[in-house]
Amino acid sequence: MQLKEFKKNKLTEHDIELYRTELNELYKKKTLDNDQLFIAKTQLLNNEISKETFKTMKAENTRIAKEFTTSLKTTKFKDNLKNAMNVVKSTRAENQDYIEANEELNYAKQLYEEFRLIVKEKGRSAKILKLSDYAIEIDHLNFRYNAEFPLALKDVSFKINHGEYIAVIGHNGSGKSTLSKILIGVLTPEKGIVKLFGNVMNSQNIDQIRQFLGIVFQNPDNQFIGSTVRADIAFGLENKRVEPKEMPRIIEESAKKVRMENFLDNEPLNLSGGQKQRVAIASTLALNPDILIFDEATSMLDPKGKREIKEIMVELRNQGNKTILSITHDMDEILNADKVLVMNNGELIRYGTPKEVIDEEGFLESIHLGIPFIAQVEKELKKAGFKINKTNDMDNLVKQLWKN
Ligand SMILES: Nc1ncnc2c1ncn2[C@@H]1O[C@H](COP(=O)(O)OP(=O)(O)OP(=O)(O)O)[C@@H](O)[C@H]1O
Repeated sequence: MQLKEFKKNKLTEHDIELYRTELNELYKKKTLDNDQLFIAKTQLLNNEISKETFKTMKAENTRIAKEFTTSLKTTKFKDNLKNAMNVVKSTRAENQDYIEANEELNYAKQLYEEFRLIVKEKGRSAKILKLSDYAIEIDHLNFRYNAEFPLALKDVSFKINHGEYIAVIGHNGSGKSTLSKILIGVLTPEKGIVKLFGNVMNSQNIDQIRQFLGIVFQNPDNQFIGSTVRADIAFGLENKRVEPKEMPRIIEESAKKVRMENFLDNEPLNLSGGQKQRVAIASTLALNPDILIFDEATSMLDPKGKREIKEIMVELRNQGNKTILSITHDMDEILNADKVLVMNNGELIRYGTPKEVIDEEGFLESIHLGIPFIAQVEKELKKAGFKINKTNDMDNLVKQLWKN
């Protein structure tokens, strides 16, 4: 085969992505159908369904299983690799196509390796590929709850690099929760695009794309399912059909990240608010999402609980492999963030560093938000005649006061 012809017909990452989705879908269909057949078996024994119905269901189950096996056995990636090998063989070393042919061969090898991995996992942990370093991209987003209602989000656009910690602030009703609901695919925009790691969110890929996301809600009491902390963290893993033998390690590791490893056998309901919220974070971390959304996760906690959760968020941010989006009313929290996204009346009105947002004279007050406590202290000290250089760090402020 010639290089030109190969290039025209070769498989790409796109084919791998489609295959991954296809196998994942077939796997889900097969598992669901197995569950239904299992129930039907009991119904048959209790004479609740006829033999005929059961037979039809069994035939359908066999068909689905076959479809899955056929997909597993596809030879297209191997054939693609063979073709690439033939191209290299038919290209002479002195020919300038030789380098290109070898590049194609390497690419085809990579695709084949990826294919083997997908087959090994049987699509179970099929994960959509990361096509961009931006964890989140929102482009000209409009949303309204009802045709007669005004826009709850108006032409919102922003980009978040993977690994950044973003605080989302804004007065009540400014559109923060609406934005987070769109991000997790609960609401569909009227106009505009949402991309996670370069993948445009749509109704076909929503299940897969959600694997990038983990969310921690406001009320820790509404987030428990298990009777112990361990069972609670395990629940999400079971749902995701993680290998049972992998679970104890994952549970230990995620509990450690939130300093709850000594509470694994405790009953969640007897924990403090902050501890409960830490368990909720551990359950989310266990699923290893790339993006963590904290939806007013500290608002129902006492000061100690708030502090605990904010510390964990900073630690997660410093570990560097998670994007954190925190919707918050806690103006002190914004000092921990890399950037602050300010919403007002459904519009994104500022997107900058905490310093930029806080230092803009009168800005936060103009949208009925307070300035962080430390910034307020600085302001009052200046008014009282102290010479203070702007800092957002309490230790630094105290040092400066000693010098005054
Ligand atoms: N289910 C709904 N149906 C109709 N309108 C809604 C609904 N939820 C929110 N809204 C409206 O959409 C706008 C944005 O609300 P949203 O809840 O996103 O604000 P928010 O910034 O999260 O507020 P808060 O800080 O109070 O949680 C508001 O005008 C609100 O009244």
